[in-house]
Amino acid sequence: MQVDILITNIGELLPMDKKGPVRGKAMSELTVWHDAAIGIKNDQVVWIGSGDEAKVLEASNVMDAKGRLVTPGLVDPHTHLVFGGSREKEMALKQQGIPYLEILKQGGGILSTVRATQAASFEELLEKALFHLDRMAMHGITTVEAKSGYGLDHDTEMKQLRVVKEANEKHPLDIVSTFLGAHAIPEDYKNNPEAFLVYMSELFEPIREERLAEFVDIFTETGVFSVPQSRRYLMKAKEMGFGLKIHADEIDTLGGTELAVELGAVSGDHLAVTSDEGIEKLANSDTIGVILPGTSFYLGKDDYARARQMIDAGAAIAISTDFNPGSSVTENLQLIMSIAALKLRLSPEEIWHAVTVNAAHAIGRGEVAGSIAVGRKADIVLWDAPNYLYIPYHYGVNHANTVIKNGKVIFERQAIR
Ligand SMILES: N=CN[C@@H](CCC(=O)O)C(=O)O
Ligand SMILES: [Zn+2]
Repeated sequence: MQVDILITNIGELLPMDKKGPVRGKAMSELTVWHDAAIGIKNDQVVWIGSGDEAKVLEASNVMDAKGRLVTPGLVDPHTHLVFGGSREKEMALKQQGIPYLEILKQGGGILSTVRATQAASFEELLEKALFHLDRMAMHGITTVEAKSGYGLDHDTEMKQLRVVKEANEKHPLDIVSTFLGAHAIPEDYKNNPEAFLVYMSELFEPIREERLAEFVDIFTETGVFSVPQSRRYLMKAKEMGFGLKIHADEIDTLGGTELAVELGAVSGDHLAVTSDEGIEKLANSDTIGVILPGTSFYLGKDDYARARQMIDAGAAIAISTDFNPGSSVTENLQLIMSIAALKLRLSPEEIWHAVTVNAAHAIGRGEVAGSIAVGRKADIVLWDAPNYLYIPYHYGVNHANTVIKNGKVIFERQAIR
């Protein structure tokens, strides 16, 4: 058999090819193949076998994994990719102990990024998004979700979503788009969040027509949108055929997790302060808990999502960077894997499920991303790591050596000596 790329000498291969989402105890059962090889032709994986068996293959490009780890490309299921400006000045406010929601209430936080995003041109936003996508790719991410939500008016929300669409066409990474027009209440609607939600829901139709988003999301939080408001808004979105997501129970325990389950959302995200009842409901539902421990870390909070209890109760969990300019400023999902190990007490086996197969399911890509299998698109990372335990263990640096997206090498670590 003739292949374009043959990856040989793989010390550990994680195929992550169980039918997902993988929940509860099964998240700690990881399949690991030793001495494996992978054949890629065009954009697909066409062959997987042992190093010995691979001798029958003819390849134009042979990649020696040098006995190290090879996994599916990582999937980041929750990011705020497109935004104007940056908020480094807020760090000092946080150090003074001013809470995240207080900064927002005073017109800062999300609202300051809204002003910068409204002021930025389409090209500026696109250039910036492509830059961050490059960084994600360098860190081993091959599929990513991206939300709007820094427009809060019709034109800017549509501008953000069109930037996502264009970035998806221009960049090798696959981007899954979510409409988060209900991300904060702008000044003009300060005393009338209901009217703002009606205004935002007027975009459902044009978004659907232009195929600009698959999911609709809302920030269900104190001072933002209540549970009944979120329910009404999301039900409208569901009737129009959108999948649902909720920023739920991030700072105050409002019951967003329970709402996500009630509405059959594909995911409930954050869940830092979800109640016992919410955990129970999540565990008995098809909704995936997307946990963002980097956000708890970056906001300096003691509340980390009780992901341990969620998995023990039988839930399916994914983890994500929550990349955004305010509450989690990193494109490095490997770092988040370390935080998940240290602060959520997830095992490495659970973490690998959470950044591959489960993350793919959390954005409706369970059948195409997050696994290595014959017939699938070849989204593969060769790591500078001897085994899968090593990535969460050695924290804060980039371990990706070679990143392959749709059968093409899109990143290779450059040798400096
Ligand atoms: N919590 C709401 N939205 C984002 C943060 C956005 C921002 O601070 O700019 C989040 O998921 O953490
Ligand atoms: Zn978010």
